[in-house]
Amino acid sequence: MTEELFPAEPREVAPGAVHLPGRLGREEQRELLAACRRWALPPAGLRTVTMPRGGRMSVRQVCLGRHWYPYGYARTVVDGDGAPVKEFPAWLGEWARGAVAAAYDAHPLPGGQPERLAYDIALVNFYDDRARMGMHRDSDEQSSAPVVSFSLGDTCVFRFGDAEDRGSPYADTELAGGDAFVFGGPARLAYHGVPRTRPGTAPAWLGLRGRLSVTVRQFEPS
Ligand SMILES: O=C(O)CCC(=O)C(=O)O
Ligand SMILES: [Fe+2]
Repeated sequence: MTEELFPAEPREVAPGAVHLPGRLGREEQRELLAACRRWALPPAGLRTVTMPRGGRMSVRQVCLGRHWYPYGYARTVVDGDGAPVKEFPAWLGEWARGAVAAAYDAHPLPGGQPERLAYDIALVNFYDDRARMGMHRDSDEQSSAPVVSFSLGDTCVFRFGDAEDRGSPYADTELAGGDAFVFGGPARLAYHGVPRTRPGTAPAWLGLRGRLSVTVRQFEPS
């Protein structure tokens, strides 16, 4: 599942936050990219998100399962073309559950492996060379299930703090294409963001210019 001769081991960035380098192999990365390209098409396709005070997010986004807008979830693209949100595919939930199991086998949570994970939503973010994402918490879900992100294309700097406040100490991790990152348990509501990507670092064989992230979440408690 990796480009390297010796795959890097899962690494705990903070309690409950685990980086899984090389989680997706080439075929899975190609498959996920092809799916992102289908999801990006209208209706309910890739859009620019406008924040309540009028600022625009520099990433472009498409949602699956439920539509995220600042700050809530809806069944339709309430701040866009109004179309019903695209379906969340079962296989993506399987991928997310697999990443959670791998992360917490390597770095157990105090309460053990999370049970009855029923992933049902995903946010796909497209980063061009200048896009970034400010520090924020993923707090619009009612479930405390771990969030799982999958990265494709350019490497990025992923900044991970704590749940206390936006300005707390943080750790920077380089997330490369094919990596996964799981944050649950004590890290579920930690502040995180993407201060920059590293343009031109996507592997040539993938055929993507820029970076995609697919963050998988569970909306309601199961
Ligand atoms: O692009 C990433 O890796 C992070 C995305 C993120 O934090 C989010 O979608 O809430
Ligand atoms: Fe987030």
